[in-house]
Amino acid sequence: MATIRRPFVVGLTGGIGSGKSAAAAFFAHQGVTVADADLAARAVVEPGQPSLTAISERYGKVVLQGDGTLNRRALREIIFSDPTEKAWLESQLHPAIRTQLIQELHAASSDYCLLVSPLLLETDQHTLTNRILVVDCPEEDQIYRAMLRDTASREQIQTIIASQINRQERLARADDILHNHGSLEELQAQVQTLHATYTSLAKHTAL
Ligand SMILES: CC(C)(COP(=O)(O)OP(=O)(O)OC[C@H]1O[C@@H](n2cnc3c(N)ncnc32)[C@H](O)[C@@H]1O)[C@@H](O)C(=O)NCCC(=O)NCCS
Ligand SMILES: Nc1ncnc2c1ncn2[C@@H]1O[C@H](COP(=O)(O)OP(=O)(O)OP(=O)(O)O)[C@@H](O)[C@H]1O
Repeated sequence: MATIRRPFVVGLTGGIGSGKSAAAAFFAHQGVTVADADLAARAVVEPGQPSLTAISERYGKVVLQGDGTLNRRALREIIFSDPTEKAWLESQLHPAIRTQLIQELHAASSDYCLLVSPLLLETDQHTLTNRILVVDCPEEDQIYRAMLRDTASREQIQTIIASQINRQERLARADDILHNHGSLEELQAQVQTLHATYTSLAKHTAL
């Protein structure tokens, strides 16, 4: 009988703009399989997916672009200004995101794999992991980086930060921490050290 391989999973989380994607890219460079919740969240709202139909039925054409794809900026404005709508969207998307992540983790080929998610601790996604890695930086860095990347206002980024688990609580749940207050080179060096640790842990952990 075929056995289902259970991978050793490191959950990587952090607030908006903290450096999850940057850190994940360094792990990927070491050959680590990465399952990314933000990418899964995009896949489940591709044209033709039931979630996109549900979203457009609820909000109308304003959330669609001319080519039928999701207008992400418009949906962001709606959900981060109304907690009821945010809860509705999450109830639509999170089960499908979880299913997609599980599929990706089971297809992993590396010694261990990474589950990257901004909402790892806020949702049940952390139950898919063996260890929690938090990427951390001061809130001012998060705001600056996210404003530059998303061309969003300071107020909108602050609202998103306030909707996520707070920094102290997140850090208290970490097994390991990446300190991302310095340069990308400093982040990469920390990733290399942890990569050696996780490779060894994965080999010596019975799952
Ligand atoms: C609202 C949407 C369309 C905005 O899209 P946009 O391209 O502007 O942002 P993107 O998806 O790249 O997310 C950027 C960051 O916003 C934050 N964020 C996104 N969704 C949420 C949420 N539900 N709660 C708190 N923070 C969130 C995260 O830090 C995330 O990394 C999109 O974020 C979305 O569909 N969110 C709901 C799905 C979800 O919860 N995704 C998070 C991964 S589980
Ligand atoms: N140490 C750093 N020095 C300079 N720029 C950085 C550093 N870390 C991250 N950045 C940049 O800041 C921006 C946000 O980083 P990144 O996208 O990795 O954050 P994230 O945690 O994945 O954010 P989100 O939750 O919004 O997806 C990116 O443009 C990234 O290149």
